Amino acid sequence: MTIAKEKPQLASGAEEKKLPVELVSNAGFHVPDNNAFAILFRDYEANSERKDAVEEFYWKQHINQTVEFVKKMREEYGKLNKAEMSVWECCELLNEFVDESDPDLDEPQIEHLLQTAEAIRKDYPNEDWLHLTGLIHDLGKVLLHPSFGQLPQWAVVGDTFPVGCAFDKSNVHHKFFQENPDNDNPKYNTKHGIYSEGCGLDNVLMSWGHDDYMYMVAKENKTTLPSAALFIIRYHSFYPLHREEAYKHLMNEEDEENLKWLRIFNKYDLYSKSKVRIDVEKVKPYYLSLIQKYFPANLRW
Ligand SMILES: O[C@H]1[C@H](O)[C@@H](O)[C@H](O)[C@@H](O)[C@@H]1O
Ligand SMILES: [Fe+2]
Ligand SMILES: [Fe+2]
Repeated sequence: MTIAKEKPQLASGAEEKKLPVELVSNAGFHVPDNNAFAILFRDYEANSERKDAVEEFYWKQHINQTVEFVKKMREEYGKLNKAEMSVWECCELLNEFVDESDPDLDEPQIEHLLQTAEAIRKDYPNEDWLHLTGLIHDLGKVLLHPSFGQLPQWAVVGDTFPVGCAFDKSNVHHKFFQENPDNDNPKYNTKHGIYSEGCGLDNVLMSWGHDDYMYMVAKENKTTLPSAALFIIRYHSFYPLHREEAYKHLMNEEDEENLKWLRIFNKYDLYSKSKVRIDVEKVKPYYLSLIQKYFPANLRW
């Protein structure tokens, strides 16, 4: 990895390809009843060993993610002047991080990337773009790394939600939003807030974290991945939308199409989490070939 010293030029938007949505059978995928801690997946109330840390995480996230904060982060990280490295180098960096927001997994993040990608590959052998999406969807968690400003966990992981409009009840630990300054701001605390009906998610400011950052990185480095892949990367933590059906009034038609793929993806992202480790060296050549197909050798981060 080389840390960039000069401010690089911003590349213009990558070309986003459309994909037909045909829902290939995925009957083979076994959705486990319980996670590795013997409780239901995404059970934020269950008394598991991760409960208190996860709750504290959401308290910090909900009080600090404001319109002002998100704008500041987008501007700073949109410069992509933190590092230059390949996609695989970034996967390896994630070896050292555990996600504090996750009630279902306490393994290093590289395990989760490979578990997700391999589970998708099994059921969708021909959709290589989706395998690669699985591998890279959480790479934005590199924001936790010292070279990237070592952002606190609340600014990197956890479910995401729009800022600039009322916080929906379906957000995990919704109660903590009471202490968010935007919650008392009449410009921001109505159903539509600063947005209009059907404005499209592209026009919505999402809480800042690994989703939006990785979307920027992929797009600005001109990936040839299809638009569904970019949508998955950008909104995979937006559980209030893709699981709870909240905030749908902000979507446009294109979002509706892409959401179908996100829902497929989510099953693998969530339920592949386990203590069974993937043999990195064995699968590495396959993923390197996909990275070469869809990305330049070196990316600006
Ligand atoms: O705790 C999880 C985290 O592990 C994921 O990477 C993120 O996408 C989720 O939405 C979040 O809640
Ligand atoms: Fe994620
Ligand atoms: Fe994930």
